[in-house]
Amino acid sequence: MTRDSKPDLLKVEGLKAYYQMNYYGVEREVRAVDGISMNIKRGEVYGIAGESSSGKTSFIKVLAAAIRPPLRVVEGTVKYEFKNGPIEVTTASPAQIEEVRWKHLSYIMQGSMSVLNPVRRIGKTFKDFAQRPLGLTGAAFEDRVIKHLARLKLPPEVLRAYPHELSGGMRQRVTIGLATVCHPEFIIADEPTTALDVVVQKEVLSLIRDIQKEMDSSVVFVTHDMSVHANIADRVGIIYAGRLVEEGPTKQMFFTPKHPYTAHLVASLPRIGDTTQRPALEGRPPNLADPPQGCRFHPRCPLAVDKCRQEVPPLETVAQDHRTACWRWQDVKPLVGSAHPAGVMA
Ligand SMILES: Nc1ncnc2c1ncn2[C@@H]1O[C@H](COP(=O)(O)OP(=O)(O)OP(=O)(O)O)[C@@H](O)[C@H]1O
Repeated sequence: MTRDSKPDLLKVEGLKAYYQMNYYGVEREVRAVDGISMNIKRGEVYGIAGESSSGKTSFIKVLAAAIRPPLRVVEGTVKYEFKNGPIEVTTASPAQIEEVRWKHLSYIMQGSMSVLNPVRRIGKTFKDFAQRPLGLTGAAFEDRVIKHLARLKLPPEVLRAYPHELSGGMRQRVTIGLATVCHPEFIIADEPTTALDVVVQKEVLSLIRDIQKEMDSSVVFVTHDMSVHANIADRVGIIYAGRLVEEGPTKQMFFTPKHPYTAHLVASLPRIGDTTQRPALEGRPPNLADPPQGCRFHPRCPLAVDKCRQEVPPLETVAQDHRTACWRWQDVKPLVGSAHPAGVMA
């Protein structure tokens, strides 16, 4: 099946989610997600990249229906077409969310320790998460979990362990096990490989990929590490200052980026045998409580003209499945050394 012939599993339209706070009577609003629209197909792996504080985690928290104050959805919709029916997560009731949690929609949060209760054995946590959605009890449930753990190269003994008794890599595999044991249709992962050494990182990535393929699930994952995107994403989306500024098939994003910010991210990747100085991107991302007018990247952009300072560029299609929000996308060239980054096949 080509990408085109696959159905959309997720549709996000005009999503705005802000942190709304009140400090001693002073209102403050951080526009972490500020007008994002995108779709994800069944069976697709979509990677989200961007600098720290650009809104990646806030965005996927909304996708994962894990919205807690002060974060609030102020506009837009997030709709899934699950096998058991559609659900719009920004307006769904807690009971409706509970119904799809783990069985249809699972979320691997940042940092495995924060998901695993330190005073609960792993086996108990599996029961809490998965027993109800799987509808199994006793030996049948345990058998299912043990078989799943074996696929993740984890012995049955981990079920009796406390989180602190496991290595970081094992804990991360346990977290992936929890998120996949119910064979969800949609898996959301926030920095699934951060804080792991390179060998374990590769293992965890191929595990996620194998499980995704076997179940034909869709995966959305966040990482600032572009080489991870190069390795596992079908498509990559770049978030800058709360907005999706470019998205496209992974290879095109690396070889023919159409947004100057993407060109910089790609150029910062290490390349085998290349010792030339990387072109550094000057400045910092804007304060999301007071973002600049027009294109939010303009204060740092080498191509910026007056129009960029005044008007917000729309996300427009520039090639099949490739969209960019840049008034000057036709002038964007891959930066020196950005061809053939490590891990991307020509
Ligand atoms: N609980 C919170 N209360 C108020 N503001 C917050 C909160 N969490 C995040 N923010 C702000 O929202 C903006 C987006 O943050 P977010 O964590 O979504 O970015 P990110 O791209 O995931 O960053 P990182 O890569 O560092 O995790 C930032 O300006 C951040 O300071």
